[in-house]
Amino acid sequence: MQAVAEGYSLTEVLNAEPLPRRAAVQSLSFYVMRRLARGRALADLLLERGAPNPLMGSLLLTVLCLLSVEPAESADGQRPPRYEAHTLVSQAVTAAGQDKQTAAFKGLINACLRRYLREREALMAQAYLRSDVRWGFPKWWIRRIREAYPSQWESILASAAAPGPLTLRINTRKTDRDTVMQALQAQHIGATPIGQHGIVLDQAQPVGKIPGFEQGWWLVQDAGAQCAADLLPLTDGMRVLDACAAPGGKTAGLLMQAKVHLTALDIDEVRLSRVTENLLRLGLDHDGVILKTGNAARLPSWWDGQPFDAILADVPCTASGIVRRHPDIKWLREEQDIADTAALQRRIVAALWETLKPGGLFLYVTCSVFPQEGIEQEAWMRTTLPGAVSLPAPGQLLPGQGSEHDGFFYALLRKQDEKQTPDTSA
Ligand SMILES: C[S@@+](CC[C@H](N)C(=O)[O-])C[C@H]1O[C@@H](n2cnc3c(N)ncnc32)[C@H](O)[C@@H]1O
Repeated sequence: MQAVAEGYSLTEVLNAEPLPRRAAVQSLSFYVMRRLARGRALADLLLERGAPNPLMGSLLLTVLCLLSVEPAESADGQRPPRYEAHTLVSQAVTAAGQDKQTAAFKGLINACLRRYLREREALMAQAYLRSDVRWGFPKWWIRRIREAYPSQWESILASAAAPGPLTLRINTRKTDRDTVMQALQAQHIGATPIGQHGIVLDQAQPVGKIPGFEQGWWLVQDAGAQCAADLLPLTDGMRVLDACAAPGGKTAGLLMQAKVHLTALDIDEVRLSRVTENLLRLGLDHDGVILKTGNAARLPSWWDGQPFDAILADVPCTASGIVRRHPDIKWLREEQDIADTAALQRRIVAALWETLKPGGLFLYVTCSVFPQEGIEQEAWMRTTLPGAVSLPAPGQLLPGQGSEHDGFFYALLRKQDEKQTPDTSA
C-alpha cells in the first residue's frame, strides 16, 4: 500500500515478496486497490486532520476497505476476505502496536474503526456521494472515459473495476487446444475456448497447478492480447522486429506462427530477461531469435541498418485497458500521463517506421482505452508516416460487462513502396 502511494507498481513490489506469502499479499492488496477510493473517503471522514504518518494511514485504509465489504460484492468474481469485524479491529490494533511508527496511534486506530462500526450506514452514505467511490476510479479517469464513450462508459468502468478471468493461449508449436481442453477436463478444471487459440478458465488457478505448465503447452495471455500474432501474417525466413517485447507474450505468439528471424527489443534489460525465460519454457527459442536492449526511439542504440519485413510495436502506454488485472494502475497514473505517453508513442513509431521495408507491415498495439493512444494515433500515423496505408484491424477493443478480454487498440499499416504511392497531386 505504501509503495503504491509512493508511485511504485504493485507488480514490482509483489515480485519482491517471499514466495510462500506472495499469493496472499497479492490477493489482499488487489482487493484493497479495487476499493481504495472508498477506503480513502472513509478515512477522510474519520480522521479530520489526516493520518499522522503514512504507515498508520495505510493500515487504517486497508482495514477500512476490508471492514466495508458489502454482501453484493461477493458477486464480482473476487471473493471478499471473510473476517469478522471484531477480528479485524483487534488485529489492526495489535499490528499497530508492533511497529514504532504506529504504536502511539493504537488508540486512534481503535477509535476510528469502532466509530466506523457504530456509524457505518451514515459514513458509507456520505462516502458514496463521491463518484470515485461509486466507480472505484479517480475522478479524472471517470471523466475521460465518459467523454470518450458517452453511451458505454458505465459498462466499461464497471467491468474494469472487477477482476478479469484467467485466459491461456495454446502453444501451437507443441500441442493443440483439444488436447489441453481434455487435460483440463481430466482434472475437473472448467474451461471454454475463446478466439483462435485461447481457453478461458471458469476459475483462476495457480498456474503451476494447470496441466501443461512444465511442458510449455500454453502461456497466460488475455484474449485481447492474443489477436496480435494473428494479425501479422508471417512466413518462414522473414525479418521481424518485436519492438517493445518484454515480457514476451506477443513474441511467443509470433514465433508460433513461423520460423522467422526475430529481434526482440526492449529498453528494460531486467524485463527482457523474462522474454528468454518464457521462450525457453515454451520451446520457442532458436538461433534466429536475437534479444536486444535498446531504446526503440533511438535507432543508433540498436539498429544495424537492415530493414524489417514486419514490425510489432506494442508500445508503452497508460495500461488503462488492463486495470482489472493491475488495479494499482488507476491510482499510479495521472491525467497528464495520457498526453505524455501519446507523445512518447509517436517518437517510437516515427523511428521504427524508418526501419520497415517498403511493402512491410506495421502492427501498432496498446493496452489502453484512451482514444489519444489509439484511434487518434492511427489517424496521425496515416497522415504523417511516409507511404502509410491502413489495413483492416480490430481498432479499439473495449472491455464491457461480461466481456472476456481486456481493453486493447490495434492498427495495422502497410508501408507503400514509394513507386506505388498513388499520385494525388493532380
Ligand atoms: C506493453 S509492454 C510490452 C508487452 C509485450 N509486448 C508482451 O506482449 O509481453 C511495453 C514494453 O515497452 C518497453 N519500453 C518502454 N519504452 C521503450 C522504448 N523507448 N524502447 C523500447 N522498449 C520500451 C517496456 O519496458 C515494456 O516492456
